[in-house]
Amino acid sequence: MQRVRIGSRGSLLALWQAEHIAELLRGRGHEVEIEIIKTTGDRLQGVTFAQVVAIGSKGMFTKEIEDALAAGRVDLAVHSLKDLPTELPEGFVLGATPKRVDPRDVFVSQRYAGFDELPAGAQVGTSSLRRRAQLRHRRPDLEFVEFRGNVDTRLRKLAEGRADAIILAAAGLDRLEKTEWVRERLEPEIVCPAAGQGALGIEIRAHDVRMSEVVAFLDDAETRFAVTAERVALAGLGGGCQVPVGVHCRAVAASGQYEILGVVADPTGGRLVRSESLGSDAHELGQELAEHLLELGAAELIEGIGVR
Ligand SMILES: NCc1[nH]cc(CCC(=O)O)c1CC(=O)O
Repeated sequence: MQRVRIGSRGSLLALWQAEHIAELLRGRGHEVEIEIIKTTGDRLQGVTFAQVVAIGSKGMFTKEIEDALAAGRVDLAVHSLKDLPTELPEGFVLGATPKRVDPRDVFVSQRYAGFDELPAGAQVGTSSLRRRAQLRHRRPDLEFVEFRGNVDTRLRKLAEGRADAIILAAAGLDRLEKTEWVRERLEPEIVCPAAGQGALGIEIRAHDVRMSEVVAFLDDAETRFAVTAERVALAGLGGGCQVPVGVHCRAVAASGQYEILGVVADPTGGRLVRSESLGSDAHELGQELAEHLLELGAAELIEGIGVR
């Protein structure tokens, strides 16, 4: 039995995730407490994308939590993996990647039954360049409006009629049981998800043998493979969470192999490049995908938006 202090952001989703991991640890006999830590990203919930770019977004949901880890105020941090930079700062490692839930994005609307049902000119709320770029490419006749804030805020804005539909990660809505207006789950071929979407990352201090043993049972090998390949690909493209890059890796049933899909798109709805690879080594697969996308001109698309 160990005493484990978990550091978490204070959003409903972050607390749900921290509580979920806490329960699994308690099930193993550990004594667990959750400490809420406010991050730069939480303070910036109301600001625009341009302001976030100006401030610099890398690690904005993680820095303060890592400070608490380093200082020994908490023993582990539970993150949405897609919010965690592809390279952790010196001194921290991913102690476990628990089994991923639905990695897809979903179409949420009170009025329309699916994305393709939206009439020309309909307003889609999303501030994700990745979602906007891919959907605009499919439907250049729609309007995309900035929609920031955590899951609850965005659902409230939708209810207030500030958009006809919004796109969110399935994982967040499923976890919080807010699926009432989920009309359609968009396959990765329609909107390629963010690297790590739907997965959690359990971050610990690099040399903390005690915690590494405590969290080992949480690791899921298939998830570890897929998210490693996705994060290697994203790093190879020079991206963080604010670039129009989708990467999704999944096991090919009963083959021991994994397939990876990557999409880089211009948020103004212009060019889109897409590539797929098959392999059995996560690092090689991620690197190969990034190289293919770069050969297809991904770098110009990423640079074109002024974020790295
Ligand atoms: N960027 C915010 C964020 N970080 C993790 C999730 C959802 C959970 C997940 O994808 O694992 C969300 C909300 C969203 O994108 O809809």
